[in-house]
Amino acid sequence: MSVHIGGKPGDIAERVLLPGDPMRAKWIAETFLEDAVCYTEVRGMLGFTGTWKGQRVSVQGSGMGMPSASIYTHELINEYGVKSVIRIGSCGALALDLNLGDVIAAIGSATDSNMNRTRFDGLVDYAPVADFSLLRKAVELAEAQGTPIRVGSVLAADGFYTDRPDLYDSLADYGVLAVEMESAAIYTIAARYGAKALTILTVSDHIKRGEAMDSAQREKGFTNMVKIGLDTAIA
Ligand SMILES: O=P(O)(O)O[C@H]1O[C@H](CO)[C@@H](O)[C@H]1O
Ligand SMILES: O=c1cc[nH]c(=O)[nH]1
Repeated sequence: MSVHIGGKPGDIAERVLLPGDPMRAKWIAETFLEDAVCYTEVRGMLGFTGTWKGQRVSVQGSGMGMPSASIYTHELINEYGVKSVIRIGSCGALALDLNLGDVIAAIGSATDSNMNRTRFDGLVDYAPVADFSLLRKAVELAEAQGTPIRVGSVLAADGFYTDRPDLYDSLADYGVLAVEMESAAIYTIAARYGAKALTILTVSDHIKRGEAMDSAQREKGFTNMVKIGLDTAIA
């Protein structure tokens, strides 16, 4: 057991899908994995291990925001020997040519978080990036599945609600596709401890257009993302 995960050593696969929502972890385990076993219920942040296409995969809720995602990423890598983490999350689109249900792979993650400013004494703006081998596999597998995937940068924001929509406009001007809340921390911690990380997102909301998914679109869009994530994890 680690401080925040109830599994024993060996209970967790070397490849882990990391949705923010623990109920999404449960849905993935029940819908996609064979022989899924729940290894942790600590704090209700559910984690499961099963098989996908005959290979062992885990799916672990990481919570909302970078402090929470940092804890799970750190413990998975350092206490359970996890080698690759693939975040599968929802996001709010900024780019006008993105639509609800579209799938994004985050090649890089800008952030308004202070976590890396603290790490580097405010002297360096560290650039959190995806592992290229995972990113390349995800793009290839998405194309093989017939799911268009948009590769670009995202904003990992500390807040879900913002008083500064003007900053989102500026970021969109610089090519930032969408906003979510964890990728920068996951990329940074994976890099620090020698693991691979990727973030795949489904557009659940359009921030500029004020649109939000209905439940049917949410399910279909998330299914495509989860299959890309699982196939990438075992590739
Ligand atoms: O759907 P998940 O993975 O939780 O991701 C997004 O949704 C949450 C906000 O609603 C934040 O965690 C954000 O990053
Ligand atoms: O607008 C959104 C939608 C999902 N997740 C976010 O962080 N923001």
